[in-house]
Amino acid sequence: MSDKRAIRADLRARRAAAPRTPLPVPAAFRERLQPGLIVASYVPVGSEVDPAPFATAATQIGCVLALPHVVDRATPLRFLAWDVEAALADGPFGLSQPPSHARDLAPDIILTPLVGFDRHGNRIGQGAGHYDRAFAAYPNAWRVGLALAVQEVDRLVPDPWDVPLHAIATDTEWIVTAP
Ligand SMILES: Nc1nc2c(c(=O)[nH]1)N(C=O)[C@@H](CNc1ccc(C(=O)N[C@@H](CCC(=O)O)C(=O)O)cc1)CN2
Ligand SMILES: Nc1ncnc2c1ncn2[C@@H]1O[C@H](COP(=O)(O)OP(=O)(O)OP(=O)(O)O)[C@@H](O)[C@H]1O
Repeated sequence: MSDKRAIRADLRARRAAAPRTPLPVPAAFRERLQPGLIVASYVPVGSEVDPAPFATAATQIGCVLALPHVVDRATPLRFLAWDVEAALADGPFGLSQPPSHARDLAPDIILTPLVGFDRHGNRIGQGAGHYDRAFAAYPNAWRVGLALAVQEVDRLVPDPWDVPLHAIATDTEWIVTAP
């Protein structure tokens, strides 16, 4: 656990020091999109990769966008409808999120900001378990991590609750770890 914390600190520093490179949207991502699918995106904070090109590709096809909503570390996140006309509200951890009365949606695709990842689809996030629990709650969703290539590590040893990613998009590569 303290190991994971040290890796997390190192990876956050690596991400913050890296030049900002927009991520290309891979053809394999576009091919997965269908009208009506619910795609959970996120509003980036700090040096997180911007998922906007992926969210735009999704809305262009007619997908419905959702955003995560959290209240604290302990409470599971919800995915709420992102009404682009409505203002987002300030949340904990410096997050911008839909107001708590927005509609709950069950995502078909979950875009996840990564702190770190390996080629097996193991990932490190913020450490509160929000995405771990969301992946367990929506096991059929397609789990796509977004990161810069510099956030890759050789091997992350998964904890029992970790659910691996299906694919990872970086500034240089589209890494498929599961069908
Ligand atoms: N943009 C974004 N939205 C997200 C997440 C995320 O990682 N990024 N989440 C992912 O689970 C959920 C929110 N959960 C979070 C849990 C903990 C911290 C947190 O501890 N943040 C640190 C700052 C980390 C840093 O320096 O990068 C803090 O506030 O001290 C942030 C978000 C849902 N929404
Ligand atoms: N399905 C679950 N139900 C309840 N608690 C969980 C579940 N999955 C993970 N957790 C808890 O959440 C915490 C996750 O810590 P971990 O270091 O794995 O976070 P992480 O890899 O950064 O992932 P995340 O991005 O989801 O925060 C652990 O304390 C774990 O016990």
